[in-house]
Amino acid sequence: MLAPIDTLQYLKARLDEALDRLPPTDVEPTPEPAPQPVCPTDGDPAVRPLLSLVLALPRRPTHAPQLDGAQFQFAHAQRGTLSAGYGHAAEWEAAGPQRLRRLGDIARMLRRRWRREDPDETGFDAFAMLGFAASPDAVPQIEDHLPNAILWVPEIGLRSRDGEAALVLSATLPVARAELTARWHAALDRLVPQLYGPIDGPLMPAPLTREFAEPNRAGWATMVADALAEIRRGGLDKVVLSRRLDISGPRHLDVGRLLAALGCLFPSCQIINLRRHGKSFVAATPERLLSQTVGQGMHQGGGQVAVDAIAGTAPRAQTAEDDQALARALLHSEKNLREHRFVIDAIREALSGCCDDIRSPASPQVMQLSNAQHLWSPIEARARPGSDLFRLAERLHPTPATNGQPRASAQEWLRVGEPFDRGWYTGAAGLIEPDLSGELWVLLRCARICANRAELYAGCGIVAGSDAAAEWDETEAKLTAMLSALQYA
Ligand SMILES: C=C(O[C@H]1C=CC=C(C(=O)O)[C@@H]1O)C(=O)O
Repeated sequence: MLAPIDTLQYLKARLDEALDRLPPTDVEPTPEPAPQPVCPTDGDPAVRPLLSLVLALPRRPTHAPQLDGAQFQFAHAQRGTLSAGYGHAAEWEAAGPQRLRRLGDIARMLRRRWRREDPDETGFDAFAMLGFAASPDAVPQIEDHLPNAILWVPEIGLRSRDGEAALVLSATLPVARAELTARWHAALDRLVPQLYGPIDGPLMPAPLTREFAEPNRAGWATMVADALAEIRRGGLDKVVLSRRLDISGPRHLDVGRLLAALGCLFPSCQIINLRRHGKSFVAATPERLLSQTVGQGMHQGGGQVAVDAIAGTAPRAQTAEDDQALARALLHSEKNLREHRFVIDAIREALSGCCDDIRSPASPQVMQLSNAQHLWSPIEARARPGSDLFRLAERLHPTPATNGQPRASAQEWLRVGEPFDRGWYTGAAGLIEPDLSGELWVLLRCARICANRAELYAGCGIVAGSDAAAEWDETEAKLTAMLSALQYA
């Protein structure tokens, strides 16, 4: 087995060898012809050609290290998948109602200009991160670390699945060979020695102080009563109200330790970290907005689509018998099934414009997490050609699991009635493959973290029959997901 320093030397030699075999990188390559007409873009999105080089890692890394600078991470313990990105090869930001259309246009152009080389035949491909805030109109605060929406190709990516792992080095072209070699050697120097270190174990749990809550309990009761009144008037069928909780701890909150703790506590969730400008947005989410897998030879979308409908929640109990009783009650709760049905119907409706063969189970199953159990219906469909991840996401987001029904009325209700801007809470993030398929996760059970402070968010669906006190308790249970892990950070 290679020691980390040998691994670094091995990868650098492998990189040099691969670069020697590449055609010149300092001339503008001719883009591949478009298989179909490219969608019109508004203005010049400045999509320069990209080169990505995949290098097999001789050993699977123990974790995605936390380095200085911008980075993202998606880890799923039960699936055994880990993807991370460090630095920027290219990135594009967008905001406003057309944000996903604009980033999709860019990705479609990029697809024809993205040269990927996999000399080790790893089977891994290059990737980009797509993420966006809850609302297309949210204007990020000056000090905020995330823009409204972003498509981000990292300079160095890490991908690991099925016991195999690879690095993906990316750069825009043209670039002089000597400069490219120097840049990628420096990227390997930064990352590789950290890949095989021990994972920081948890520290003693530290007490967290609740600094600020919005709304407070009385404000919550008023918000729920107002929502129920609007539901009675017929303006809404469902609306998802949320809370913000600010906490501080006695020590700097270490994001590496936090991610490790979340991975242990929530092995069936996607553990996400989006870090820019020294701040992290961390989530441990059970909810996939969508995944799209495209078979070989399929152009411009198509393929299989999977969406999670998750809504309707019960607590966990101390004993297995009580837990099962709660799960059974959840499966037969008229109010929770109704809350869940709105989500299924809206997803089916959204998919019907771009998919065929839409299949949802006759009744939901229960998804158990360590802090709550949810009604869950996995929905599947076949995407029509031309329906790529951007177009699907645009139709699906936000579902009534995080917004409400009807969509526009719920959005307007929340814009006026919610006392804070959600930022990226209930937005989505995930990985995009160069063929524009990929997977996006709804940003739930999350926190913005800076130094020893964190802002947490949690919400729950309000329908006719909801009870303000029970819904408050449900948000407390949802906040527990992050609070319990933060103690160990
Ligand atoms: C809005 C949240 O949860 C959603 C997802 C699952 C179950 C939910 C519920 O039962 O209310 C919510 O719709 C949140 O965790 O902040």
